[in-house]
Amino acid sequence: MAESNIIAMPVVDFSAYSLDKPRPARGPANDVHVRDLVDEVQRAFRTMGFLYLKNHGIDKIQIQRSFEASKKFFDLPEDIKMKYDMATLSKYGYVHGYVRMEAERSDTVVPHGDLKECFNYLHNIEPDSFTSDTDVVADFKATMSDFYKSCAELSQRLLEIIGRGLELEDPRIFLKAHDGIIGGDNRSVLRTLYYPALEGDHPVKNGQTRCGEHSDYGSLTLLFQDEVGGLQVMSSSGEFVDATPIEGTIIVNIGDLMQRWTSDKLVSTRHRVLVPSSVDKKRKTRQSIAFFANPNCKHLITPVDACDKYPPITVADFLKMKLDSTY
Ligand SMILES: O=C(O)CCC(=O)C(=O)O
Ligand SMILES: [Fe+2]
Repeated sequence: MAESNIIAMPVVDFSAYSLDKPRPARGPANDVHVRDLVDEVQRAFRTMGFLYLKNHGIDKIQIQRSFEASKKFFDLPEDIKMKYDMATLSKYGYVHGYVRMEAERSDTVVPHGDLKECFNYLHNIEPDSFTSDTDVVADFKATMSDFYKSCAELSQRLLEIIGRGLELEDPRIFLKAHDGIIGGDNRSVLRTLYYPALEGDHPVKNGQTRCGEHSDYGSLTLLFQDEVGGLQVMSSSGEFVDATPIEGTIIVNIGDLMQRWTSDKLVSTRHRVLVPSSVDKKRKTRQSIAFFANPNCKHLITPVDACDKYPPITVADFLKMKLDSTY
């Protein structure tokens, strides 16, 4: 039932701390609007781990441009895209680059790869392994770079709001741990995804999905999706509910690292994208763009409430442990 799905996943209004207004150096004001926002975000992340965010302040045109530049990249011939193959570039130790169809298994239990292509854009890498030998690629790179910065800014604001809600001695602890998100030793990822039409060239194998069931690894994820839909999120009762696209909103969710950091107060919830059952929908391509915010690589994650539930681990080691099981 669509109605109960919408109730399960709250729509939170971010006007009180939107990107339209400058971010004060000392953090958001302590007025009633911010307090309401802090409470709503906290409630959503302690229960479902997912929410829709409206009035976030990321420019609609910029989002559109990012979807269009991505589509042009994915429409390039496979041999050009494979010049940016993540498997090759990863010899430099980065998860940066193009991931071809079926190369990734989001659900490690399923024997087949996901029916998707994606490109992981890392902003802070040296040397720049992203040469741009076509106009399409050059435009794609510039667009991803701009979009990364907007997503980083929104993530930093959300991290402040989350810190307030946990009533920590230092509510800016999350923000500080991400201070290298632009230009520092930080491997946050902007990932653009393309789900091709499923017919002809792409027959569907038994149990295969567009994106297998998984939870995200990092601190938090921003997800922009087109109007096609297909994302499903596990509810507290263990059933998957549709995260139906709502115009103008971004989906925000907690990742495994943040769950561990908050000693399970905030929850990282499993989600997936199935192959549509109707022939009409199978013929449709789908696009989404995810921004995975991660703390700085060398930051040591210990539970913020100082309990001993989880031993300390560096961000780099934690992410490596998660990534090794996917590729
Ligand atoms: O495409 C989507 O809607 C979800 C993608 C996703 O969950 C991921 O890349 O982690
Ligand atoms: Fe995900």
